[in-house]
Amino acid sequence: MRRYHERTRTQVEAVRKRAQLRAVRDALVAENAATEDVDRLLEKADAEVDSETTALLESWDELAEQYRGDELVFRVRDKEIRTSLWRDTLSGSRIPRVALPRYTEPGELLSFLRREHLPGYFPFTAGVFPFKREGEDPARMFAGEGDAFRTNRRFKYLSSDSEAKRLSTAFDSVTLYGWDPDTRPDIYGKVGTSGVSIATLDDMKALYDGFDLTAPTTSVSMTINGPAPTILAFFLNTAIDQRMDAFREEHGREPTEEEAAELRAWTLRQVRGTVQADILKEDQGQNTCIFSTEFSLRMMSDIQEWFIANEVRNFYSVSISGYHIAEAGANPITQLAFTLANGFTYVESYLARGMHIDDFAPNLSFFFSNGMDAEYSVLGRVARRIWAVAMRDRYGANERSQKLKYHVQTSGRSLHAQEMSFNDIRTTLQALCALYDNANSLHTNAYDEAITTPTESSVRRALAIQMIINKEWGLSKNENPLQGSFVIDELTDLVEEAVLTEFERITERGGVLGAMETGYQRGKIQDESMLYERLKHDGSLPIVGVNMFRSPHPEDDEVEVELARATEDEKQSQLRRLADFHERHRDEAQRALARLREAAAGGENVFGVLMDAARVCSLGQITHAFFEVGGQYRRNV
Ligand SMILES: CC(C)C(=O)SCCNC(=O)CCNC(=O)[C@H](O)C(C)(C)COP(=O)(O)OP(=O)(O)OC[C@H]1O[C@@H](n2cnc3c(N)ncnc32)[C@H](O)[C@@H]1OP(=O)(O)O
Repeated sequence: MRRYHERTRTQVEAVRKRAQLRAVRDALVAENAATEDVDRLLEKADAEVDSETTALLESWDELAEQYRGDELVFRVRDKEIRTSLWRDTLSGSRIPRVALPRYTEPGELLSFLRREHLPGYFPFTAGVFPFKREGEDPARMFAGEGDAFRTNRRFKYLSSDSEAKRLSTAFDSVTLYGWDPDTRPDIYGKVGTSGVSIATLDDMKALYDGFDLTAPTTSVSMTINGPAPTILAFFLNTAIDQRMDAFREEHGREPTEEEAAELRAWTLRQVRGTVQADILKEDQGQNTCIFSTEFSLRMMSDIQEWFIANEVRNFYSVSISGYHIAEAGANPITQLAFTLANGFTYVESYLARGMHIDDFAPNLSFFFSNGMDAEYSVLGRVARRIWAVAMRDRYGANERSQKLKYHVQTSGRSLHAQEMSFNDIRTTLQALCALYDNANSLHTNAYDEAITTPTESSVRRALAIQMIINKEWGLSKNENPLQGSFVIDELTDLVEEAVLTEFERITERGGVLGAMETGYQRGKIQDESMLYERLKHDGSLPIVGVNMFRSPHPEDDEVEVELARATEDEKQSQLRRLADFHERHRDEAQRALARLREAAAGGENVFGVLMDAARVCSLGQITHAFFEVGGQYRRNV
């Protein structure tokens, strides 16, 4: 990264000197004066400008001309997209969707092109696509509560007004730890609470019932980490079974073996979504680690290898997440540095497994928290620039691999139980940051999340925040509003340098895994959390309605909040459905579990075998089989 910037500095100097010499030469010619000395210097200056710089500057004039026209045609994958370049206001002004820099001096221009460029151009600082997607907003609201049937209804409610079905699934803690629902007192109360209970393929089918999982407009995210491989296997089997059912309905018969194989392969090529599966951040910032870290990393590689073999190219095998690191207390710089370092660790781990960078990098995605601090305004910009330069210059990766795509959730930690209605204001500002920065996906928190799982009405308000910014807010007609701002430039460089310095600290500790063994990441997150809490409590970090501008009538603040919990009926029904599933698959399950243990112990790709086991075994059965061969997680203390 630093070499890249150093190269920018020397090239900017070179083109600037060349331009100055050219001006001197023109002036001498105008005066009929001798130009030999200047010609000699100009020749030297020319030689200092490299071919990449020349190409960049030469292509700019043509590109800028295209952006001054009415429409632009560009390609994403094999799709040609024609888009209008202007948006009109009620007052009749024409707002450019992408505003161009006004630099006339070539050094300034080159500096902009190498550090920023327009959205959609290396190093993708301002976005990985030239324009925002039309017909599909980034909104992806996280939901899950009770059983699969209730959550299915919530998904339908949330996506009813949008053709694009962008679902994001919250699982209950029993599922997050890979267990089955049970009457055990430490499990029973948690079934279907703060997330949906999913124990079997049957549950998964009920969860996404009515959503066509192979439609290009459906995209499903699943927030699960320790048991991610099993949940992913449930999901992919659900998508495959949907196609098989559709075939039966259409043809009135079973598909032949060949037809079934073709349907399965087609489904895997289409299915769109993300599984979180980020075990490194779980160890560092959250807690749902269930297997040994080595076994989890191996399973992640197995999934990615299986994705490549089956051409699963529209589904992200991991969502490399800073959100939980931030929620645990990290400041935005630490969030970004740890997350990117984790990302590079997955890259190294997949390369070590023999996968090619361009075969797996497009399956990686990222997830950040946007809070109130100034640095959040540039988090995506810095992440995209570091990733693009490292991918191109260190790993020799292609353009698609250079593009870092990320989801944002507004910060839960920044919401407060006092004066809850103020929380929407915080969320609005954080969402504005994300949308100004061309985040690829966005969840906006509901104002009551400091107390409970959002209700239908609070989640509707949260979604309205995004819609108001996208549809009503005037400056959203422009898609690169952060570019060209002095303070944003300053912050981008400052945060990037701080992230690089943090990389050095991690490297000194033996890299991400070495640092984890010493508890470095957890320690740093805790220290930063303490600082925040201390400043909040002593009032030096102002929080409106909490430590200043407190309500003169706190009793008015005591609103009745409906606490969302799974009902007794839902819990009992989950237990019955699970017992029925176990009963129906009793013999097959034992054979599948034996085969799974054999694959895991024998070093085979476990995910292929897991795809079969997930049809007849429950989550808890699979988790326990893996405990026997993969080792259970134990925290270093
Ligand atoms: C405990 C709590 C806190 C949690 O942890 S909640 C966690 C919730 N997590 C999530 O919801 C994760 C969400 N993640 C995602 O949505 C993805 O990983 C993501 C990459 C960030 C965004 O994905 P999506 O919005 O579904 O779309 P993409 O996959 O980017 O786009 C699909 C294709 O559409 C096309 N596309 C997308 N955007 C554009 C634009 N702007 N222009 C043209 N074409 C586009 C393009 O062809 C894309 O594929 P590629 O060519 O491979 O880039």
